Amino acid sequence: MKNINPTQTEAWKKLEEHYNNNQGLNLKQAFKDNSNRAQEFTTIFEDFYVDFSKNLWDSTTKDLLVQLARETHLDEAIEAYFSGKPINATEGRSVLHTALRAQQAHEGAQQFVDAAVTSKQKMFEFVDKVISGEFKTASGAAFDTVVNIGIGGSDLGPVMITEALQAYKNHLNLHFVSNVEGDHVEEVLKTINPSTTLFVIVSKSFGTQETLSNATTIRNWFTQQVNQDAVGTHFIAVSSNINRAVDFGIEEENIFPMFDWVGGRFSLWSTVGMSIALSVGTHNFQQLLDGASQMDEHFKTASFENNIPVQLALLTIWYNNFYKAQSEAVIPYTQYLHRLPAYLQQAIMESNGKTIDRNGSRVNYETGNIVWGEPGTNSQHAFFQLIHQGSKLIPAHFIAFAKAKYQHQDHHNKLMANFIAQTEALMNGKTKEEAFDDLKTAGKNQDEIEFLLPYKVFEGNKPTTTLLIDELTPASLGKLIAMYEHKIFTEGVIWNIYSYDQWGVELGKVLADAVLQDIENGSTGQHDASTQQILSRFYQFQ
Ligand SMILES: O=P(O)(O)OC[C@H]1O[C@](O)(CO)[C@@H](O)[C@@H]1O
Repeated sequence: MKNINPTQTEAWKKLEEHYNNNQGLNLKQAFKDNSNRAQEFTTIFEDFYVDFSKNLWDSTTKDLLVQLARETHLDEAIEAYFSGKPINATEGRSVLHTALRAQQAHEGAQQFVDAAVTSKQKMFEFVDKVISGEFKTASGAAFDTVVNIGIGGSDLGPVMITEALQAYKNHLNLHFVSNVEGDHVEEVLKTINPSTTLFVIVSKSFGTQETLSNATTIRNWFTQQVNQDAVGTHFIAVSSNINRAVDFGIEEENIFPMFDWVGGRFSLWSTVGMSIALSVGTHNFQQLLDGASQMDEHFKTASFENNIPVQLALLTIWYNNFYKAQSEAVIPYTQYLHRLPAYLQQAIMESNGKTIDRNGSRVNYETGNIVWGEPGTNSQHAFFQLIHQGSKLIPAHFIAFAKAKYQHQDHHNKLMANFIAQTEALMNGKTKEEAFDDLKTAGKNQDEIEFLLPYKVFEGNKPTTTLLIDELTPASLGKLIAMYEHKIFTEGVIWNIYSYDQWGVELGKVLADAVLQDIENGSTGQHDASTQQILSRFYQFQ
């Protein structure tokens, strides 16, 4: 991949100029000036309808942003990404989650696709047997419960997808244990019958403190409740560290390998998706992969101007680097996607929260945006006040599905009305005159109107992107997640950073180990005064 400081490109300079001259872009006016705006800024790809027109850009902005993508050689980077070049340079690895779902191998990626197919087949055979009851518990019964033990990418993807596909779930009860918190473990153990539970330990490294502590506690509990001999049948592992998994007591045939060319936060398509496949079946898991693969093809082949992930990334850069927006909201108008923001927080912030560029120098521009959100309409009754009337610019993605899963059309109409009305309200706002008329109609007197008027005005001009998808299915969900993965990739290329390592999480892990030693010795150690004081306070309650 080329090593280009984006701020040194022609496009960047022109974008700065363009921003300074066009800061005042008014969306309402832009729609008046261009009767074709909605159509011009909407991209339709299969069941995805993405309306970018309520964003603070015009055709010049878009052209310049596309020029930026070209000057930073996004096209070559895409080729390097799909063909398996070691673009995760600081770890010396390829980045090939796309090979896990490829219907046809990209040139250069055949061996990766072959390995992915073999590992998927092993997983599918196992999953089919568990679901059908052919793979039996130690006492010869069918499994009825699955507990996924993992954290970060070994948890968030499976949780998010299985929540999203609740309507597709089979008879298996599913639980997740992630936090290194005995209370979290206990709350799950309270509800399950160990004799009919399959424990899936998911850890790429098989060295993560949280996962190993939880797995050890659960194995000890299981041994007491059932017996030691049953561990081999009831515990399986997903890991790239086979030796450690074997040392833990997992039968080698029950270890499902992961590849070092798949990053944890992009691994739900691999054997890390074991709990997903167990929960919704192999057919639906395959649909998820196929949907993602279709988005991969779109990303690889569509022109940048009509490319959904590329446009999303360019807008993020536009807001982040020129408007200086700090964050982006993702608001899914479906409860099924309630874990999407949490999932995206890891995917986006662990990937692009970097300050060192591909040249080893500190960047002199902003990278890595903050992402947050909650399902609508709940979020409307929580943080929308800040989006509507706060002083911060929060570009937002509004995601909805045109068709509901169940026949509650009255509910769905209301949900969709809110989904549509909010983006309109955020754009249009409410003028002083309109607010004045409302107060008058409400019967307020002159003094009351004078006092209340400023509070009732909505500035509007708040940018949103509308993603309207036909229906929430495994395939459309696969497309949606792949879309965000490619958005992350595109941003990383343009920001000239390495998106696929995560050195920033290491320091906290090391310090936690040091503090743990102090806690185990009951000492306040060699820490700063604040830390020592906190430790003392903690000891008071032990
Ligand atoms: O699967 P593992 O190796 O247990 O790692 C879990 C998570 O820890 C991290 O390495 C750091 O938080 C993530 O990238 C990863 O998803």
